[in-house]
Amino acid sequence: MTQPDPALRPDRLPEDADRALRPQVLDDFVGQAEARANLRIFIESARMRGEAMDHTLFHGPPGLGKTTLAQIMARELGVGFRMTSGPVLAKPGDLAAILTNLEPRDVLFIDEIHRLSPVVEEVLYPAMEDFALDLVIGEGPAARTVRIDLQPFTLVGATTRLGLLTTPLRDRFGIPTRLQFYTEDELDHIVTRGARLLGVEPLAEGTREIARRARGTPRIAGRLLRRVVDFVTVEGDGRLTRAIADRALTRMGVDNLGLDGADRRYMLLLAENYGGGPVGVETIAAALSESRDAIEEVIEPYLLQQGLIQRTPRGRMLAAKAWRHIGLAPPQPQQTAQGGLFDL
Ligand SMILES: Nc1ncnc2c1ncn2[C@@H]1O[C@H](COP(=O)(O)OP(=O)(O)OP(=O)(O)O)[C@@H](O)[C@H]1O
Ligand SMILES: [Mg+2]
Repeated sequence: MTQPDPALRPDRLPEDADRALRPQVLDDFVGQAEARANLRIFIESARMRGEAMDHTLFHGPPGLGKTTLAQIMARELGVGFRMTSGPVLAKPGDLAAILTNLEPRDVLFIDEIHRLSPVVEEVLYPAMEDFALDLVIGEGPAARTVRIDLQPFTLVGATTRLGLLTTPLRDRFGIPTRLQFYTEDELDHIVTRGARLLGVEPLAEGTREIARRARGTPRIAGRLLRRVVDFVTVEGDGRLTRAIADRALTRMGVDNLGLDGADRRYMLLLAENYGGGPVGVETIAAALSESRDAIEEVIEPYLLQQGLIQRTPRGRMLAAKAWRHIGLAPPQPQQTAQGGLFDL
């Protein structure tokens, strides 16, 4: 079985290839209109009051701009930006060291915050609530707790899995913000800007073709754009035309709905092996040799949003649109009454 091209998945590559395209200020950040409008107010208010902005949680599928927004927040607040991630913070001391080194009103960004270990998470509670650290000194009966004051700071958490956050942690974020998939128009805007940054002339039909097939995700739009720019450079005349975009995307295995090999394997599995479902996610993960996380975080959100699959209590089911897309006929409803269509 061929593995999908990793460049087409919205999950991160080791070195973030999107850097040149990453917007630096809120005005350059396209889409997420509601979140953006709210953030603008909260940032402005924190600036005017000279206070640390309230703790903010970004959640939503990979590649929609959580890290980008966190960086933009720090820049717009005019404060420092410190970045770490849940799995990196192994011991309470790791987090304590970062917290005690923050400057007043700094933004501390914790990526994959759902993967914090419980003992590290304990350190965060008083830090978020009272800007304080409770250190335990000594052991046994002689142990006592010493409280250390911290500078006021803004914690920005990011997660692709809101459901895995503990309630006490989730409740400590004053500004929970869900990021949505982008519309075609928004992605078109992003692709057009990116094309100019990469030195090709964006034609409306060309950028639209990329936008349509970017799975609602700016990170994917950026990656597709780079590959299309390669084709424009080698085979074209410096203009991003629809024909070149289509040729490049088709060559990369991205179909006209923007689905790639992994998406199609998922849908074919449900159709051919399970008559369209319902199938449990563990079964799907095992059959596709993918982790359950990858299925739930990367593949399914977009298929759900497109109405290609449904989640039911008994598992995943293929929707009529998916059957049409893969070119197979859905199973006929069971005819149980006598005289059914296929009774022989
Ligand atoms: N609104 C936007 N406008 C333009 N480009 C964007 C926008 N949002 C994201 N991008 C681009 O998409 C890339 C991925 O965004 P980002 O790294 O912020 O996603 P993320 O939500 O943090 O993903 P992950 O969950 O994998 O950490 C960025 O490098 C940037 O180039
Ligand atoms: Mg990120």
